[in-house]
Amino acid sequence: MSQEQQTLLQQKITFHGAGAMAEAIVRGLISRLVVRPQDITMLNRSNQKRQEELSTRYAVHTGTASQSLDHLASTPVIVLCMKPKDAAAALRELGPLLSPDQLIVSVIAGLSIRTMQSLLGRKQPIARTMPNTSSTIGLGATGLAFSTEITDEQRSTVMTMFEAVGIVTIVPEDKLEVLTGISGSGPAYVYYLMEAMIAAGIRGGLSSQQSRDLTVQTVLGASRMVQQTGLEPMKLRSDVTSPGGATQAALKTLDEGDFFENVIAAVNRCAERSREMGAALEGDLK
Ligand SMILES: NC(=O)C1=CN([C@@H]2O[C@H](COP(=O)(O)OP(=O)(O)OC[C@H]3O[C@@H](n4cnc5c(N)ncnc54)[C@H](OP(=O)(O)O)[C@@H]3O)[C@@H](O)[C@H]2O)C=CC1
Ligand SMILES: O=C(O)[C@@H]1CCC=N1
Repeated sequence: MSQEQQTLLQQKITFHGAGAMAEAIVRGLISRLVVRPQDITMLNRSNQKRQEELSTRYAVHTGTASQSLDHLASTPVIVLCMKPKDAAAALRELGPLLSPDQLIVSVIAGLSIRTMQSLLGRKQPIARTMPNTSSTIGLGATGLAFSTEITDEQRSTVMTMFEAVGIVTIVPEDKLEVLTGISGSGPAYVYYLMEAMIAAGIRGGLSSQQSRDLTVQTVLGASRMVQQTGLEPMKLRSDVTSPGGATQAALKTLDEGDFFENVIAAVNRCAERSREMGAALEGDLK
């Protein structure tokens, strides 16, 4: 979508947590002109250097969460962006401050809507999301589930926020863990593959720049081929693989390490780990 077609969300949005994921979303929202920098506040726990960095880089408001309780009590949208281990304390603190119409958007892996509402101590409208860091450049992939309390307007705010930074898909909440295994954590698997390809090129005698450029273009080209041709990855793979040729020999080596099943096992383990983190947070209720 072009920048001109983006909807400007004339709404104040507060990021509760100001790390990698919060920055990815903020950068995407600002560069795509969806939210004005002056309408964004980014709060963290204590890191002042980070606050200065973010306000210089994006011209957003920044602050320390514990010193911004009045702000948190009045902002219409709060995006929870802290690590799972920090979420229970933050939600407990937030609960008594909120009014019923404030929207909570969570990006926290594993943390269920039910646990969030229990920790808040109230049936707040909640959007549970699983974005990824490619939101930074507008190529994110976000999964969403909504609590029943959410209004049409709040739903549309969340959709506008995440559609501005990539594609969005709504799923039943219990599918967000497997979605984390594919698109939430997925960029890390692709980067790991790229690290290995670059290392192989360097070990084979290419310069590191050549190896990097070739790897980047190869991953970009392969992804675009799937997107633009509409063909299945299996068909495109077969087009590269001459019988008895070099690619087939390479793929055989990958299969000796059970590449296909290992990737599936990694996705499943990611989903399982997300559920474990969710269960630990549920355990915090006791
Ligand atoms: N990184 C990713 O690719 C993705 C991450 N996520 C989810 O995003 C969340 C954040 O991850 P990420 O951005 O990588 O984490 P980071 O460690 O980069 O950032 C965490 C932020 O939370 C802040 N924080 C901690 N406790 C509090 C608190 N009580 N009140 C306010 N702020 C607090 C930290 O502040 P300070 O530095 O001052 O301690 C820091 O700014 C996680 O829950 C993760 O599951 C979801 C999808 C993808
Ligand atoms: O590693 C994590 O737990 C988070 C979830 C998705 C990406 N990062």
